[in-house]
Amino acid sequence: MTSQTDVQNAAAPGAAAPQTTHTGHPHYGRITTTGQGDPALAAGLQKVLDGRWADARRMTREAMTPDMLNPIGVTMEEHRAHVLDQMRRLADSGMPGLGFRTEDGGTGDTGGALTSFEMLGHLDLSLMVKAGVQWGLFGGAIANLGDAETRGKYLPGVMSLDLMGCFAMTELGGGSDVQNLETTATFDTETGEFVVHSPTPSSEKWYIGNAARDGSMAAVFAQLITHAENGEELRHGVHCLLVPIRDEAGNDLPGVTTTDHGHKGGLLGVDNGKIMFDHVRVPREALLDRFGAVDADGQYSSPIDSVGARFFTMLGTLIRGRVSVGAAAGAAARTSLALAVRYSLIRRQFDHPATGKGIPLLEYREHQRRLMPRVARAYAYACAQNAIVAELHDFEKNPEAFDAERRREMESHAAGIKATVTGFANDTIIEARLACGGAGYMAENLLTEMRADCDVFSTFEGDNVVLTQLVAKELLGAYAAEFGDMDQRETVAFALTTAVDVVQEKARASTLWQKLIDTVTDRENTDLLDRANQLELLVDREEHLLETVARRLRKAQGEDGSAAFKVFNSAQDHMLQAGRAHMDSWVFARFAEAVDACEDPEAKEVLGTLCDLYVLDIVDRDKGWFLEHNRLTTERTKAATAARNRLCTKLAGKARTLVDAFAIPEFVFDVPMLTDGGVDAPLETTSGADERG
Ligand SMILES: Cc1cc2nc3c(=O)[nH]c(=O)nc-3n(C[C@H](O)[C@H](O)[C@H](O)COP(=O)(O)OP(=O)(O)OC[C@H]3O[C@@H](n4cnc5c(N)ncnc54)[C@H](O)[C@@H]3O)c2cc1C
Repeated sequence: MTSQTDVQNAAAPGAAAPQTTHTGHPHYGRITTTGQGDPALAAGLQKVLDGRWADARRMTREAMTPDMLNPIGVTMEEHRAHVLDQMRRLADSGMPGLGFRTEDGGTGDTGGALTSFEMLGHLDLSLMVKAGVQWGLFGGAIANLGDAETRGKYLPGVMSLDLMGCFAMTELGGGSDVQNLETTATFDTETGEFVVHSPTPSSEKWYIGNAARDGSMAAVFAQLITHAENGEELRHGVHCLLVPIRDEAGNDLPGVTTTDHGHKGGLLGVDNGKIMFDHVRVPREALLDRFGAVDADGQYSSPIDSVGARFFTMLGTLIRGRVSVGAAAGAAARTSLALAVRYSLIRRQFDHPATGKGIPLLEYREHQRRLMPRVARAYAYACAQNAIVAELHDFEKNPEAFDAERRREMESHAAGIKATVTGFANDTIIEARLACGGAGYMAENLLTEMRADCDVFSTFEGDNVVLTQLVAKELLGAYAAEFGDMDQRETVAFALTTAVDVVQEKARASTLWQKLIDTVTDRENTDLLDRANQLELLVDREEHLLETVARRLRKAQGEDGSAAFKVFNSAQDHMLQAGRAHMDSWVFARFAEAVDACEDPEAKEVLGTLCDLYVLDIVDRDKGWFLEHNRLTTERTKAATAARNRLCTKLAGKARTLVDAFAIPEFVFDVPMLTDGGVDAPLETTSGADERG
């Protein structure tokens, strides 16, 4: 059995006897240093992270108060009441109006609204989600799918919270496959009403935010049905209708049955529930008819002929929720990293053999490897998130400037960044909690609640696997379109050139990767720190994956449904890999653009190092691919690991500054594990000196 002393000796051979003179908080042991940041450098870095909506961030930051933090240890009902109170505060502050068009009573600042929602992710994810359901999803459905009259009638109440509502899309029988949901909305020509109905137990709406308690109306997604003159049933696909569900006293309306989901794995401040409809009648005007209308005679019309195209166009207008979820998860991940980094600078374990003083956690190589690559990715994702927010903002301001291709790309990147960042956030929050040891497990230090709340971000607003597949499908669609336009002669010529190009590109990429790693390892030779080269390397991996998966899928062409599915299904892992590789390079490109635009030389240099670490981290995580595809030799992958380690140590010297630049309100760090200790020399001078010297 290994004793505590063995472990100490193993960690620090020849160590002096453990010092017992450190005093600290009885719960957290010997806390002796805080690690101070460099405010000027942090300000330079913050400017890059704050991005185009820096003003919205500043205003939200100033309005954020400690009582908006996730209340720890309260009952579910207390948390729900607390979140509703905070929502009222937000409504009074005018924040929701940012996201609605001026003609609907808002200020039309999509970017500002998304940025403000993102900031809530630093405080309480329940508040962010409830705000997102009310203003982003329920309000967003009315704003994007409703006509002027409907918008005028309902949106003021949505903004002020006089009308609280649900976004009722998911059913027990199907969450990801929304196109085949079962709820029906059948037009009754006799009365001029729609009959909304849940025909089977599996058609019950499940998991719906605001459904358990506060919602009095729901934007219900249902199969729209009309009848031809001869009585034939005509199905027009999924549409959205506004259906009142509760009276003023909070009771279910006739034909509506709501059920409270009660305790969930997290997000206890949000009242999720189920809704069942039993032939509930709503007037014809309840249909949000931007993409499909029914006239008084029961005639259906739509500007889009194909049911599938109509459905995806409609969903495309609702991507704001998806962008918000990714953004808030990114904010939560940054908070968790800031907590873990601060703790790692004050928490000491085992004594240094030379000084006899306790060693701060972040001095340990492994701790640096756990936290610093995630800090680098947090920077990259924040920049990429800013880019997608800007794209959506510009689109909503001027949709005509977006052709079909650019629009499809925006939708695909919104899906991809949601999957990427929520996956990252879940992984990072867990690592941050582990990096804080037992203290991380105490709810008072915020990480456990954050972990529980963030969990479902990988599932809702589109499951991450399904969304990544969507990214890959979009890439393959673009690839097929390029191929599809060619005649046979051109196809053969293209294939031959491609084959030559592939060989040349592969050789070039391999050389570039080798050089890149040499460069990062040997800092004398800096020419390969060129971002364009780094991007080329990431794109090479993406293109290789895409070309090879396309080749596999070509076999499915001309096959019937089940044979085609078999081919497609056997290549699914390959497709997902292509989707992830694309997001890696897309994120890198957005990060590199943000770094290029940075005017502060010192900040720019640090951001450059973060960029390098982002790239080397990809190599380290996907080593197998680089080896299997002859992009790197084993010697070089080992060198890449060594280079990554070196960058981790270099950046650990600035860790506090790097997380200070996240500009999270200071009250968030007023937690016992960070406040109940003494103060000693900051670590910043230790690891940092190593690199500067
Ligand atoms: C707390 C919470 C709040 C929610 N709020 C709302 C709300 O307000 N309104 C609303 O409409 N919905 C809401 N949802 C529903 C949410 O959007 C769905 O849960 C989500 O879309 C996933 O659907 P599902 O649960 O049916 O999972 P499924 O689609 O059944 O997925 C289950 C698993 O199968 C995998 N899978 C699915 N399809 C594929 C495939 N083609 N290939 C490979 N793997 C696949 C997924 O990766 C996942 O791991 C909420 C859910 C939760 C948990």
